[in-house]
Amino acid sequence: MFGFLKKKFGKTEQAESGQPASADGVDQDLRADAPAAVDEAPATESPVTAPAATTPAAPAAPAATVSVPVPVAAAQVPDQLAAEVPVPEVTVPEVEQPAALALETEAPAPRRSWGDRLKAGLARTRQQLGGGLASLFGRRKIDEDLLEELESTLLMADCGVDATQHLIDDLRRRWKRDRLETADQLQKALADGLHAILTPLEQPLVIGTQRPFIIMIAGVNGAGKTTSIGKLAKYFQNQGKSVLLAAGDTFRAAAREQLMTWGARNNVAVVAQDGGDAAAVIFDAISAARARNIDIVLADTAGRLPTQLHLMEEIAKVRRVIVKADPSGPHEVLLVLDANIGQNALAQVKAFDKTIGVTGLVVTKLDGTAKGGVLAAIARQCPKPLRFIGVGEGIDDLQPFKAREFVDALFEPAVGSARKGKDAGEHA
Ligand SMILES: Nc1nc2c(ncn2[C@@H]2O[C@H](COP(=O)(O)OP(=O)(O)OP(=O)(O)O)[C@@H](O)[C@H]2O)c(=O)[nH]1
Repeated sequence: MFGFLKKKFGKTEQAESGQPASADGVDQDLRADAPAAVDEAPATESPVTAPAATTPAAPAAPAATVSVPVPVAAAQVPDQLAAEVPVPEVTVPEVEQPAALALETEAPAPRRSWGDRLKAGLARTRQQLGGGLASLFGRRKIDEDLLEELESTLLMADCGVDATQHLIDDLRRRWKRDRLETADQLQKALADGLHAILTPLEQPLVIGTQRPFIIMIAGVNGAGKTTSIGKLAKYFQNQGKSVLLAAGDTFRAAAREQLMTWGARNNVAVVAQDGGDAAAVIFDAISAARARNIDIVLADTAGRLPTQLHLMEEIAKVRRVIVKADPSGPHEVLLVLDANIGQNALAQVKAFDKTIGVTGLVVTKLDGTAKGGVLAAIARQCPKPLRFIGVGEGIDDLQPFKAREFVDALFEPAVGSARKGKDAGEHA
């Protein structure tokens, strides 16, 4: 009945593209086994730097650099991946806190709860969805025409054809079965239907007993991988875990710097390598984490499009090298998705899953997008545990996904307020 809209929103769009470059690394007093190099991109001879982060609250101390030569053993990687990696010189510079960062830590803004940040972040999707609902409900009794218009509203919020059809069918059933009459009743029924779709995605990431627990992070360019790693470092530290970051985005020099800034901000070590390859850096990081008894390694990778086959092959090799470094790893493969890409997320999940075996999702930038409905499309068409959602650039703006909390934030105040304090958990 909505052929036009279905055609329009059932199609996936084409995403943007990625770009290449380099990286650098850390580790101080530890012995790193030789990093594995991906065959077509042998490791370059370059120093490995280990930033010792200044404590956020500490006043800027004069920068000090300690150089410690570190012997590196032969690479323990598969033949086709192995390459002689030169013995790196490990330097331990103190990272000066960037001015903007220092300012932030000196005068922290008053903190809002996660629930409030989530509500604020989802404002545009809520507007898209709720605005449509309000105008429909404001002028009609419930009938088939209203359901049709509601269908358009859901498609506009990027729920996708499949989830929209499912929601509308469910709503029609409830309407007749429960003899719904008012707008509030219909909206609550819609919220319940959405909650039912999203609940299976609510599978929090549990850090297992493996040490280090290796989390590989992938996604297209600009999805929010590096930023999410920074936020996750803080999140895990708050749980009492020690964290080490691996600057596996060796294509973009700025990405390494960005990760080192996050490392400094969280006071965690970053393993990076100037001009090396991703597999080598991450292999090093795992060795370093093992030597230091670190709980979690967060491994960044360069952004890439599923259509860039050579880069997809490269990330598959990164994964294989992780397995060589630790046959039980990676213990989590997180795909980071920018909510703004809407339906294109489905194609990304499928392509990355095929290449590296995605075990969890992070959906970022739910603030500022009207396409938050994409979570429903993911749930229906390529369900993967949605570990975290991001609703801002702040360090605390990434939290575990909770379906009820999300739905309530979307439908506030009509539905959520009734449940407030009941089953909507507060994180922060
Ligand atoms: N508003 C908002 N911005 C975000 C969020 N997460 C990340 N960003 C911003 O998105 C931009 C890109 O983030 P990055 O972390 O650099 O993305 P990336 O995936 O590492 O990018 P590449 O290294 O190019 O692949 C940055 O400006 C981040 O601050 C979020 O949840 N909300």
